[in-house]
Amino acid sequence: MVDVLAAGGASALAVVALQVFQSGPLVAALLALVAYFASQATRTRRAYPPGPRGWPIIRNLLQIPQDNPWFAYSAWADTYGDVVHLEALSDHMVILNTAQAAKDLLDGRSAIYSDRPGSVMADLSGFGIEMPMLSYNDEWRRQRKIVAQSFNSAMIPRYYPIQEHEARRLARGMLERPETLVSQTKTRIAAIIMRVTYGYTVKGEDDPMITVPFAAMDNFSYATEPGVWMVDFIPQLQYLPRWMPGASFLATAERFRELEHKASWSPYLWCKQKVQEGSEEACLVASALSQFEGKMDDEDEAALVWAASSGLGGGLDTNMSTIFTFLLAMTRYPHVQAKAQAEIDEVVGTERLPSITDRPSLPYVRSVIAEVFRWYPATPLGLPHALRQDDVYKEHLLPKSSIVIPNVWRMTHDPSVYPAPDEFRPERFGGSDGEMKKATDLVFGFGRRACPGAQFAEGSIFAIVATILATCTVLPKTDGQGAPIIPAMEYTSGIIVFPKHIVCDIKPRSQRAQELLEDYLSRSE
Ligand code: HEM
Repeated sequence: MVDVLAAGGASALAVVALQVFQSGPLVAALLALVAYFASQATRTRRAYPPGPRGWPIIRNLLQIPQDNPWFAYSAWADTYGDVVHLEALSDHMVILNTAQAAKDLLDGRSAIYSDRPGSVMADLSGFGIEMPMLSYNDEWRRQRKIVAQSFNSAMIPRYYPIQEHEARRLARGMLERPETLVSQTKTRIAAIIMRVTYGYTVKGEDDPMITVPFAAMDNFSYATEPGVWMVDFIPQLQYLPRWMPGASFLATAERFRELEHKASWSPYLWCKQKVQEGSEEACLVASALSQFEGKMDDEDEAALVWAASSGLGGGLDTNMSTIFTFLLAMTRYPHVQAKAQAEIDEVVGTERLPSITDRPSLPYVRSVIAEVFRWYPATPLGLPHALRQDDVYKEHLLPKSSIVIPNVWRMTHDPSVYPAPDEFRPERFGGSDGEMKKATDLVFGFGRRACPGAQFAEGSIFAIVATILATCTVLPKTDGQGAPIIPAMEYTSGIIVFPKHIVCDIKPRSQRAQELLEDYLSRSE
């Protein structure tokens, strides 16, 4: 009997209730009640997926690691399997440790797995309206459509000249001032995104059109940091009067909101002005404005502003992280660098610079990039999804509102899929684009929330990687005795991660490569 109830017995009882309805409403009502309670029993009886044993009431709260949690989650994968369940107080968390589980649920059942967990502090600070944070609702659809239109396959080649131009400026800048490569990379990647989004040409590292969004992004990281804001645990605190001791977070949130507003509206209004003057460059905002043909209400305009600003939010740190991981790999694996450079010399020659259209003829460079994505994904736990309703997977109950975390780190370091996963070995893909795509797809996320800027990002990464390989040699720094200092494989923690030690020398590959860069830049600047 217990088995019958657990395996759909509740609905069997409901059918019986219907059948006897004619024989008397009272009997039918009683049976319906039994069916209801049986369905509740089914829900509680069906087990959650396995996971570490917690404490009463707080459950796993103290076991959820703060730093680099993907390592602990991956260790739990060995013990508990591909889907791990955790509970903190009354919140449920589900970790997906295999590509198959992520595909089955986040891709296959995306209609119910596409929400995002809320954050009260992020909402108060004005970040809740940004696309990556939005629930799976009409506002999200509206913003997503705007971004998707500008970054679909047909549009991508239009951005190649911008991506190549900035990649070449970056390579020259790194050769001239290798000690500032971090800030230069940030500026040049931001320059690509600002030009494609707003048609705006960044003036330099101090240009407020990028420094203000950078400051707003720092605020975003702080506002969304788990465990920092009491209001995220007790939402009622948001209604405290501002003068009350302990309510200073409200003033902080207001400061964040004002800066976020400025960061998002200033470049938009700049572009709108250009469109009104008829002097705009083709870009995301200009093309969206032309589609509205002057019939845009306030909601449409706000959606366009937030959709546009999500490009910098989504694209800056993720691209930077990927480029820094590439530089780290090149300092640690000089033979890989030499092999990729040899391929470029053979295919592109030494009389011109590589372009993104060379990508199909450079399979080893493509493998290097796929291996960078796999070796240290910029977002080792992707972005969390949230589950809209109770679901059952492999006989286990995944409860409504669970935070669902794809453990991308584990997926790209599963030794049964990627032997010796910590080694940087582009040869592991055997030159197969299908194998490379399997790894790359994982780092750009899942289902309806998968990164809308993926193809565009791949273009920027290819332009930068191929240009650096063609024109520079990335070397470890040396100590007083001339011995190489190999940077440790240490990364920051957080949603988007960076190598802790971005320490390398950048030397020109040849006199000719440097001349090519100078020739190109003197013609285009
Ligand atoms: C190497 C570069 C990049 C990586 C690794 C990356 C990765 C990701 C990941 C993992 C997600 C979450 C997917 C999910 O929820 O399952 C995401 C979302 C997003 N990305 Fe990217 N991204 C990159 C570049 C970009 C660029 C260049 C843009 C825009 C120009 C962009 C815009 C976005 C936006 C707007 C979202 C939120 C989508 C949504 O919530 O519906 N990303 N990205």
